[in-house]
Amino acid sequence: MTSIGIYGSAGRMGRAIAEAAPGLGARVAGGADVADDPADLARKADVLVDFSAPAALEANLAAARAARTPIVVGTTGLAQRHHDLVDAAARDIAVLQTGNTSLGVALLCSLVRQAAERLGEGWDIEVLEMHHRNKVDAPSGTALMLGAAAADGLGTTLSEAAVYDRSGLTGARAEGTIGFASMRGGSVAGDHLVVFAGDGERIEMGHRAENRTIFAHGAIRAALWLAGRDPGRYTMDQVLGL
Ligand SMILES: NC(=O)C1=CN([C@@H]2O[C@H](COP(=O)(O)OP(=O)(O)OC[C@H]3O[C@@H](n4cnc5c(N)ncnc54)[C@H](OP(=O)(O)O)[C@@H]3O)[C@@H](O)[C@H]2O)C=CC1
Ligand SMILES: O=C(O)C1=N[C@H](C(=O)O)C[C@H](O)C1
Repeated sequence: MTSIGIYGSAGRMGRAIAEAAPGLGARVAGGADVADDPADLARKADVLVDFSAPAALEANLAAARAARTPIVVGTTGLAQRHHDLVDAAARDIAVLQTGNTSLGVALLCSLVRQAAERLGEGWDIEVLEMHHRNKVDAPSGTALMLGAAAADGLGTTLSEAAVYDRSGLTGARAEGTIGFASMRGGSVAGDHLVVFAGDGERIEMGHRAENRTIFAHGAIRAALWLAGRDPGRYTMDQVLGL
């Protein structure tokens, strides 16, 4: 049975993954004694999942790399330097980084890319997201993935097109930009909506996570798929066969 080591095991996602693992044919590596030592956990596990915080990622990736243990990175709020660290680790081990492990969001990204490509000019794209009151990063990793998919469909990049803040005298909306809005409150597991606003009509494509189980199942599925793979950077689309 594949053993999964969880970075962030005491958190909301870590607990959800530990609860779901036995039902999906996996066991959780280590325990409270190894949870604080990334190197120890990396040596004990067949595959790792990281649902912790950006501040922990460098040490966790280094531990995974040293132990040659594949890792699923689900932590969000990543900066470019974290993506560079993921790329570097993928030279030595199998790494899958995603802001959302659900099947529904993987499919939504593909639909958003297609819609942006086919609609083209004249349709303004806005990404809205709402999460629980304890979420610490914004926009969500999923919103950024959806924005990147839309930018890709438009033939540009998110760093070129994104508008993250609007307040005061913003001026009119610039054509070709992709706007983001974040709401926080209550216990919302994760709602995302991509709006394509044209003249006289709007297309709205969205996803609502009703609980964390879908993320936990996706993370475990990704981990089981990743265990034993060659070094490289993999995607949820590959895991899900999309
Ligand atoms: N990709 C996906 O599908 C999903 C991704 N996420 C992302 O996963 C991450 C975790 O989410 P969630 O479980 O809700 O968060 P929690 O705050 O509930 O859990 C985070 C865990 O990471 C630990 N942690 C935080 N900072 C550090 C650090 N510097 N070093 C070591 N450990 C640390 C915490 O330990 P302690 O309590 O001791 O600080 C805690 O166990 C977030 O980035 C979130 O956005 C969430 C859901 C789905
Ligand atoms: O922090 C969360 O809870 C979630 N984080 C991920 C994100 O930032 O998109 C995935 C999901 O939406 C829940």
